[in-house]
Amino acid sequence: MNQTKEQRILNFVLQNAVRGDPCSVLDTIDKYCSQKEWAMNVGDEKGLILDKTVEEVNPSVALELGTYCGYSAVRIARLLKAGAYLLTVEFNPEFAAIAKQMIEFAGVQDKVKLLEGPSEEIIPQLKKKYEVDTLDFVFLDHWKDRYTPDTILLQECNLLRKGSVLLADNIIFPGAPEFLNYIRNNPHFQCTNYPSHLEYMKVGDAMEKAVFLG
Ligand SMILES: O=C(NC/C=C/[C@H]1O[C@@H](n2cnc3c(NCCO)ncnc32)[C@H](O)[C@@H]1O)c1cc(-c2ccc(F)cc2)cc(O)c1O
Ligand SMILES: [Mg+2]
Repeated sequence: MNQTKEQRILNFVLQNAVRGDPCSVLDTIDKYCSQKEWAMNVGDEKGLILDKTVEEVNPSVALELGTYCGYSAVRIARLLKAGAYLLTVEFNPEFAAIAKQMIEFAGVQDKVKLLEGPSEEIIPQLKKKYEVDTLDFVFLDHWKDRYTPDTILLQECNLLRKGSVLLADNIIFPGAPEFLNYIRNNPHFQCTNYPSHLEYMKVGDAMEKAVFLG
């Protein structure tokens, strides 16, 4: 049975990256996806915007929606302080299995909890089942038409506190127009746009940061 692209990416990492070295895992994925097969990782350029936001927020509890191969989970987890952790949600079992191996190879498994299932089911369980009080940081990178419903759900579940930071990928390409309209016209959020480029391409893209005002 021939391999999937995601399996090829993982194998390339297992064979070429340094076990326990998150930066080498990220560089190896970026090398593969820019030279051999494009894939929808946040990538190195937008990854720097993600890094700066995570460093600025310095979250104790972070949430990611849409793990895919685990690139941004590794990217975020490598920056977390002692005792801090990332919850990452992925509903495709094949991608979850790839991401689990990627996260373990990078050596950040103690900082990452990979939750398998759809975000709309997982989010309402975060407080009781996963003992979350509130989220300091949320990275949105799953289906673009789910950014708004899940942002509303996070608020309904009282998972955001004054100062919680949301960062959304792909504001321009593929685009999340409905989310942009929602979040920029919502008085409870203070928004900032970060122009960049689509991962591994010269096409324009952007990230949007939204700080919850309470
Ligand atoms: O579509 C993009 N991302 C989607 C990510 C999906 C991942 O997240 C998982 N997922 C989705 N919804 C949910 C969910 N909940 C919602 C459903 O219940 N709950 C849990 N997991 C979920 C999927 O299983 C995948 O693992 C994208 C495209 C381009 C792109 C650019 C240019 C092109 F030409 C083509 C593509 C660039 C990007 O950076 C992109 O992020
Ligand atoms: Mg993306």
